[in-house]
Order: sequence, then C-alpha cells, then structure tokens
Amino acid sequence: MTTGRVNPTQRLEDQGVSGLGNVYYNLTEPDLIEHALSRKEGALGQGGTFLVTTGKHTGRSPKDKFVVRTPSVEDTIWWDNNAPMEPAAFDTLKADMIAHMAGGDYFVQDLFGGADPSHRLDVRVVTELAWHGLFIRHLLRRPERDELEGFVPDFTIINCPSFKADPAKHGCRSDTVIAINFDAKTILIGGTEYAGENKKSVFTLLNYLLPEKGVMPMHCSANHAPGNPVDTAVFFGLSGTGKTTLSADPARILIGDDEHGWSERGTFNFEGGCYAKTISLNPEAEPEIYATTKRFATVIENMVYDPETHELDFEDDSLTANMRCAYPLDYISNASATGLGGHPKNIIMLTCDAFGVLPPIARLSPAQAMYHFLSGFTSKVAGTERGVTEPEPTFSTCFGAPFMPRRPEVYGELLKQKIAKHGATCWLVNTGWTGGAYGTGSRMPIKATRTLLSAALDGSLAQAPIRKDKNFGFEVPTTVKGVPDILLDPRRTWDDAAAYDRQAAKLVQMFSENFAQYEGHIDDDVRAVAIG
Ligand SMILES: Nc1ncnc2c1ncn2[C@@H]1O[C@H](COP(=O)(O)OP(=O)(O)O)[C@@H](O)[C@H]1O
Ligand SMILES: C=C(OP(=O)(O)O)C(=O)O
Ligand SMILES: [Mn+2]
Repeated sequence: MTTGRVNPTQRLEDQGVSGLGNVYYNLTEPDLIEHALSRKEGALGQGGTFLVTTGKHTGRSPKDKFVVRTPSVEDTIWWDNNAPMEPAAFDTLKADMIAHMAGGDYFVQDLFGGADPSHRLDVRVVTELAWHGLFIRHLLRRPERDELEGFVPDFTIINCPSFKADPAKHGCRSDTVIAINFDAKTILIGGTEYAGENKKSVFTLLNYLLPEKGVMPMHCSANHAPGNPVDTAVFFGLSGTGKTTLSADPARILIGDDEHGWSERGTFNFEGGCYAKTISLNPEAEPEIYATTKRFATVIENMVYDPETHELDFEDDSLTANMRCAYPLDYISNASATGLGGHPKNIIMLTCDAFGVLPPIARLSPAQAMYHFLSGFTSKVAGTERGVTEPEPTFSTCFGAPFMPRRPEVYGELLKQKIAKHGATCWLVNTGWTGGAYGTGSRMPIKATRTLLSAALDGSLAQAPIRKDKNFGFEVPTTVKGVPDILLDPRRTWDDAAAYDRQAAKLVQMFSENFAQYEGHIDDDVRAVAIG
C-alpha cells in the first residue's frame, strides 16, 4: 500500500526498490508522530515533543563512512580522508539491504538541501524509523505540498538501522555502514539509529558538488544583523565548538546553525532546522533553544526523563553527553524566513582548545585565516563521535574533516578568493578552556564569548588596544568592555605561568607538525604566517 503525496513517476518501485510493505510518502509531523508512537519507537514528551533513544550509537561513526570508488570520482575524492568502497561491494550492500527491507513499512520524505534554488539539491530520504522521517523533515527544507507531485530526487538516502552490514561481503569495517555512491546518486545507511548521520550525509554530498559551481560549502552557523542581511557573520567550527549556541543570538537573525554555502550571491543555509546539544542547557543562558524542548514535534534524542512527569533531565548524561534536540528553524523566534544572508562581513573560526592556551578572541589576517582554516585545530568533545569520552585535541581541516570529500586546498582556495573579493574580517575564538588545560582550568564562560563576539560584529573590537601574540602571531585585544582584562591573556589565567609556556610550546609544535602536510599546496603568504 502507498499513502501520501508523491510524484507518480517517482515511486520507490520506479527507483528499483520494491517488495516493501506500506510506503508512506511525505507524511506531515502529526502523522509521523502517530506512526512513531504506534510502532513504539519512542514516547510523547511535554508539549508534544517526541522522545527517543538510539541504542548503541549516540554519535556519528566516522570510521564506518565510505565513498564508493567509481571512475567519475576516482581523481577528485581525497582518499586519505575518505575510506573507499568498491562498486561491486556497494551493489551487494544495496541488494542485501533492499532484500532485508522486504515486507517492512517505510517512510519517504522528499526535501530540499539548500535555501538558494539555483544551488539546491533535491533529496529523497527513505527511513525505516518514522521518527527519522520526522527528524530529517525538521532538518532539511520542506517543499510546498503542491511541489511534491513534481519532485524528482537528485539523490536518495536509504536509512535502515535494523540492517547489519557484513564486512566480508560489503567491504566495510563493522555492521554499521554509511556508503556514499556519487554515480548511483545513492547513500545507504545501516546499523545506526543516531539521527545525525542523515543530515551530515546531505552535507557531505553538497561539500562534494558545490565547489564545482564555485560555491564554498562551509561547516558553519550563520546570522545577520536585524533588517540588514548585508551584515552577515559565519561561525566555522567542529562539533561542540559553539556554532549552534553562539549563532542563536537574540540580537541577530539566525540564518542557520550548522551548514551553509557561499555563492556569488551571498550565503545560504543548506538546512531548514537545527540540531542542538541539550546537555546542561540553561533556560537563562539559552532561552530560545531551551523553549524548543517543549514544543510540538521537536525530536529529543537520548535524554533521560522522569517516566511519570516526562520532565527532561538536562544534567543526566548517562545515555550520552551528545544528547540533542531537533526542531525546525521557525521554532527560533528570530530566525530568517528565507535562509539567505549576504557575503560574510565577519568570519569567526571557533576552536575548543582543551589545552587552555589560545586567547578567547584573536584577529586574523587573511593569510592567518587560511592557515587556521587548513589547520582546523580544536578538540573533539565527548560523545559526538564513537569512542570520544573527554575533549581530545585534534586538527580537523576546514573545521569539518569528517564531511570533506575533496582535498582541503579545494575549500581553502575558494574561501581565500571570497575573503579577498568581499573583504571579510576574520577572527579566531576559543570556546574551550581557560585558567588551565582540561582537568584543571574551566570552560570559557559563554557570557564572555558572547560579549567578545558582539564587539567583533559591531565593529568596536577593531578599535580595542591590541598585542601581537608571541607564540601564534595573531592580534589579541587587551581591553574589552564587559570582559575582565585577565581573561584576554590566557597566560595570566594560569596559576603557573611557566606551565602555560610549556603547554603553549607544545601546541606550537603540534601546529607545526600538522601543517607540514600542506607544504607544496600553499601560497607564500600563508607559509609566512605558519606557526612554529
Ligand atoms: N564559551 C562557550 N561558547 C560556546 N559554547 C559553550 C561555551 N562554553 C560552554 N559551551 C557549551 O558547549 C556546547 C557547544 O555546543 P554547540 O553549540 O551545539 O556546538 P556545535 O553546534 O558547534 O556542535 C554547548 O553545550 C554550550 O552550552
Ligand atoms: C550533528 C553533528 O554536528 P554538530 O555537532 O556540529 O551540530 C554531528 O557532529 O554529529
Ligand atoms: Mn550544532
């Protein structure tokens, strides 16, 4: 049986997927919740949220992600960063997955990736779990109902958590698999219920496709000044660095919290919703995000709650520190209706420095910005990837290595050209540790980060007195209204200045060793500002 609205020429059978039980096309939120409840996928929460747990996988599994090595992508994929899967193994995987799906009920959502119609990707997401359908419907952009009859998918994602892959047969590593085939225009996801794999798969597609059109895909959040999209800021950062938290600024219009493109026309959100971490979410510090945890259809993932009252426990991380809520953008009152912004006036690179060495904010020259973009120094925070239980320093190029199918220089070159053309001002912001490394110091107060960002975005920080950092070469403001001077100089926040110097020297060495891989791929101006 088939239910719901769909292009009559684009049913799953037309795509070679047959033998399923009921197929539910493009159900809206109430119907998806009814199905999810009757299938016992989760529970209703306060305000009509949907509460789920995801079992073994509560974060992404980057080591189980593969790109199929087809001739058309052979020369363009960055194979050192993307594990290859042979086409024959993919074909077997697909056949076995579809055979496994036989007789089962499935949910299909036809959605857009990209707020700019000239660069958007039409994505069909087929899910075994009704709540995954609800999740991806929140996260991507929803076509108007009457657009569905003409919807032709550019790419199709099939997500079947109950399917267990077999490394011997499918060329993968475990029973979990995320396999991207650019030629077959298909992504297969099996063996994981963590919802984030769905959205990051679409991101990976756009990261591959857009550079060919001269569009820079960015792992960043974005906002703009009220009534003035020309004053746009983007916030690059790996998971847990503060993209979602810091872009939800009551004084600015939220464009999006995670994935954007920068085209010749300006910035555009790839998505139509947000996926916020809820650990220790505080109603005073983050009222807008907190409010979404009590609204109809918000998906609440891996949060512990009182079985009687359904009250959420924001401190209980016994399921994972990576507990989340997913909601459409319009649940944030000051969100952009269009998902479009201008050319970024300010580019912020967020780093979560677990060493407590980097200052809370520094100004970067364009060459330094390129250096830090390619380096991508930060920490992986607990829970976001399988096996990470405490902040783990890492260099994640482009602040999003797990999602970059092409070589970093491809993205670096695009960013460099766009910064030069539009004269963006660049900043490095440490949202990680201060007063010592992880274990002795403390996390940077959100209030201080917000104050510094406001000063950067309103232009006042450019007027502040500065010092040039002797280890890293960037400019650091020494006095900013609303922030204690001492916080601006990390060395002074440590009890033992000599210990700071040793830790800083270690970090300088790490930067230098990591950057060696770009020798021969970078311009002289970037080499000239290299650290160490
Ligand atoms: N100074 C700070 N700036 C930003 N976030 C902070 C800061 N200190 C602590 N946090 C916490 O760190 C987490 C940042 O996560 P999030 O904004 O979801 O990151 P991302 O969207 O980049 O994955 C949130 O839980 C936030 O409350
Ligand atoms: C969804 C994710 O992104 P982020 O933490 O950057 O929001 C993720 O890394 O799984
Ligand atoms: Mn986020």
